[in-house]
Amino acid sequence: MKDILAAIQSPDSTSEDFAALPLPESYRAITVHKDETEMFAGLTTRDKDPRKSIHLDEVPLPELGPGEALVAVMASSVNYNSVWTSIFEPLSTFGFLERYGRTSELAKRHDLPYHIIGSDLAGVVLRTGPGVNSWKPGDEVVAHCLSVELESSDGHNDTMLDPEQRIWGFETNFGGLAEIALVKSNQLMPKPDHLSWEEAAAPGLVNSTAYRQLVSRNGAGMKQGDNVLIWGASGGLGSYATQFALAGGANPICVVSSPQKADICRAMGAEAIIDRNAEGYKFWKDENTQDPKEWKRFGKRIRELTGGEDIDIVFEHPGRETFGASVFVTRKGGTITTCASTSGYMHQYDNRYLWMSLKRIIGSHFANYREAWEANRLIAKGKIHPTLSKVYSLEDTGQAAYDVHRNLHQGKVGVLCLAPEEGLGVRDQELRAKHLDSINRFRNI
Ligand SMILES: C/C=C/C(=O)SCCNC(=O)CCNC(=O)[C@H](O)C(C)(C)COP(=O)(O)OP(=O)(O)OC[C@H]1O[C@@H](n2cnc3c(N)ncnc32)[C@H](O)[C@@H]1OP(=O)(O)O
Ligand SMILES: NC(=O)C1=CN([C@@H]2O[C@H](COP(=O)(O)OP(=O)(O)OC[C@H]3O[C@@H](n4cnc5c(N)ncnc54)[C@H](OP(=O)(O)O)[C@@H]3O)[C@@H](O)[C@H]2O)C=CC1
Repeated sequence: MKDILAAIQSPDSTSEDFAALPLPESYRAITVHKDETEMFAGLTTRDKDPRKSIHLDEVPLPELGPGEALVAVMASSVNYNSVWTSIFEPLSTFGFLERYGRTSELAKRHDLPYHIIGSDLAGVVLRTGPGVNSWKPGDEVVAHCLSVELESSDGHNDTMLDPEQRIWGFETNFGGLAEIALVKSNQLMPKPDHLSWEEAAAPGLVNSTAYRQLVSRNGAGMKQGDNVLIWGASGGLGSYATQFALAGGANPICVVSSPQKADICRAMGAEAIIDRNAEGYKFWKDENTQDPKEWKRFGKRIRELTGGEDIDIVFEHPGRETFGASVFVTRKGGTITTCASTSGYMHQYDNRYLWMSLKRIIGSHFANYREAWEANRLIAKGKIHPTLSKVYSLEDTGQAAYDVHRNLHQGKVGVLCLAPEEGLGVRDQELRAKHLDSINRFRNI
């Protein structure tokens, strides 16, 4: 591993040098263990502690198959799906690995008693399998997390619709929170030159998801002037949705839960901000009953901020706690686009407000190959910026996941894998200098 790192850090290394490097038999990886899936039985979601279930293990290097690449991971980031995996909710992800393992001889590799998690990476290609021509050892890359087989026509227009669609590092093994990762070569994209490894590893999953959910015609198809209500506007998804709204000439109405988060949104350029904590919205009277008066109070506040207008698009992900309010505050003919249910997946809303006002609910999940590429291109061009706040070592990934689970973080939380320190890997200082303030906006707050 030392030789791999030395090659990555040497400006003189050639592709041939990387191809000639011997691969290690094993590497360090963040895992959860199959024999621990019941360890949190009986605890509330909040009390399930990722620090207890997340391990740093030495694991064997997987065999490289056709169309695949082994990547030396310099940095990765924590996504909420790794939180779900680590608390074994809503399901243990070992069921996904077993199911995948049944699909082919090669896929059997994924069905192991440990799950190497993580759905983002920035690093360097070490080896490519048969049939890979566009990437070679030594290429500096990021990887998106869409794993598809594309053997069915269902996914040929929109790769997210493939029946064998999986999220790498969540529904597959050999994820990015490790020193080496195994990906399909179609997941690879050029690493943005002006970013460090940990900055480049931060946007991938959430930026692509926000792009499809908000911008793409497969999602809400946002246009100039739209009023976009963004829940968790300084969080993982929200910090990119806010940037897309601003860059696309829309009007973000940012919901956050502290003055500090409100300041971050203001610094991004948003003007309409609601601190849900300070304003004390209680959309539920008790566990089974919502309070439409609170939906109205929320809608009134939005009208104050927009000069009397209602919401064209709601960027939804908190789920059960907010969904009734989201449907209510959307204008006639407007769209609620949802990709998650952090606070509970059994939603309740008053359907009269949906059908009588011709609103639409759109389900959105990650991004297809093309959307992921387009989202990465915007990062590479400096149009959208990483929202990296804090960076942890691989050893401290459990704490990083705990922070995200407990909503103690801002934007994205990074993890150094092979990178010995922060700030390495920048190849275009000129572009970086142009955007330095934006790149650092979320750092150390
Ligand atoms: C990029 C990052 C993303 C995120 O962070 S997302 C957040 C994290 N992700 C999650 O929380 C989602 C985790 N996944 C799940 O909870 C589950 O994964 C799903 C609920 C999405 C699906 O559940 P499942 O059990 O995997 O699949 P089924 O489709 O509910 O059940 C399979 C059985 O149900 C049958 N079935 C499916 N559709 C129908 C139908 N329309 N009519 C009749 N049967 C149906 C199938 O055939 C099969 O059957 P047979 O068990 O016998 O093989
Ligand atoms: N389907 C897909 O492709 C994807 C789904 N996801 C899912 O989306 C969800 C959010 O992910 P991500 O943005 O990375 O997570 P983060 O935790 O980084 O951000 C979410 C933000 O939502 C806000 N929030 C959380 N709970 C509530 C609540 N009950 N009511 C209102 N606001 C709330 C918080 O902001 P504040 O406290 O400031 O209001 C929080 O910071 C997760 O469940 C994740 O699994 C994520 C990416 C892709």
